[in-house]
Amino acid sequence: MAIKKDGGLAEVIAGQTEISTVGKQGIGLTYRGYSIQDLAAFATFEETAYLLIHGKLPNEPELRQYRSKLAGLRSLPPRLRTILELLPDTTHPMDVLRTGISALGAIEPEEEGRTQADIADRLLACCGSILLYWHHYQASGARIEAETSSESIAGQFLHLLHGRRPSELHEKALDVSLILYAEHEFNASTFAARVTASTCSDFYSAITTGIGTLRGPLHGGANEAAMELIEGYRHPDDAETGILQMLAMKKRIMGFGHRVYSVSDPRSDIIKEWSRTLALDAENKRLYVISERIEQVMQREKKLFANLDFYSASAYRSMGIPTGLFTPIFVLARLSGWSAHIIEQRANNRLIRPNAYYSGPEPKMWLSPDMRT
Ligand SMILES: CC(=O)SCCNC(=O)CCNC(=O)[C@H](O)C(C)(C)COP(=O)(O)OP(=O)(O)OC[C@H]1O[C@@H](n2cnc3c(N)ncnc32)[C@H](O)[C@@H]1OP(=O)(O)O
Ligand SMILES: O=C([O-])CC(=O)C(=O)O
Repeated sequence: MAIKKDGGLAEVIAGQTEISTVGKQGIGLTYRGYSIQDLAAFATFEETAYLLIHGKLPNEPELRQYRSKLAGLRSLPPRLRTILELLPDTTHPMDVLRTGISALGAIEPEEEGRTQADIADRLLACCGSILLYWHHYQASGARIEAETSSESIAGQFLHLLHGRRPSELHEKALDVSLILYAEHEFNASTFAARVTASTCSDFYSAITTGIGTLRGPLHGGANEAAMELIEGYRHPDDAETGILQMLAMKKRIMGFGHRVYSVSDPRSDIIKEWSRTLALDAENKRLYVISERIEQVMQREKKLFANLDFYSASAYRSMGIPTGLFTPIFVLARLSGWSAHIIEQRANNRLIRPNAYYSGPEPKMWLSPDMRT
């Protein structure tokens, strides 16, 4: 049996999940039955993470308790701070997270008495601390404290980054972005995390697998690549010319297209609206206008639509977030989805090990070195 050259497991059903549905009819996204539109409009990221990890929306006391549990898990152990300080200042923030979370797995291993949800919550609560501790240390030598008065994970992230409480608008925008990035069925990083979990490896190993897989520009790294592209243009007309040239050279435009969605990414309209709102308030309004022009050109020339990564870029920049932290924010959000999938995989585990179609040589006769050409 031959497989299509472009394989990539496209359209292959590789397992079963109750966590989310991506584009069941070519459109749409739900987390445990709730539409992404409702979640983005009415939920907080903490409610969404609880929904994904615990399987149901929290009631009022559960939510209050959950938020306070997360707020109590932000600080970093001294050994982890030392490890972060030793990383070169040239380290990519995704490598900081991969290393930091791996180190946390050695310092606070998965062991008796800690549930899987406890580890997921700890990671959600301290992921921003790991990243921003390193960020400030490498920038100025400052050893920041992870405690702030901001209650939400989104607020805490912006507070640690900028050293002050964020505006309500920015906190809400980042919160919505975390909801949009939280979960997406069998995307590459989640599938990779499930493969690791299926070998009965530990929770942290499955998460670091996810981080490594998310980093590439065909997946999570696209939000950073999209920003670099957009920022390279001074005017929408330059952007149009530049994109047409790239397409003529058969280059990929990061932030467009999707493996599963064929018409549109339902998350893109939501983040686009936030990006537009944030731009009204931002110093640099040019990025949103240029993004819109690129979107129009891609639709007209290639019938390709913006995915979640594209307008996330301009939205993040309007909140003063440096490009290198874009994909790590995706990690922060996706920790909730990865955790839900690791828990689901473990609950009904069988080693994930597909077959390959062999396309190598027929059996050959062994030759000693002096007989080889
Ligand atoms: C949150 C997320 O992770 S969303 C995904 C983020 N990634 C990106 O934005 C990277 C840019 N996009 C892409 O590379 C692709 O659309 C992917 C990787 C997301 C999906 O890829 P696949 O389903 O494997 O599609 P595939 O790579 O086969 O592309 C099909 C055709 O569309 C073209 N195409 C797909 N995406 C793009 C793009 N962004 N720019 C230009 N052309 C594209 C391909 O060149 C190919 O054309 P061809 O048939 O003439 O060779
Ligand atoms: O589903 C995918 O292939 C990629 C994606 O959009 C995500 O992980 O959010």
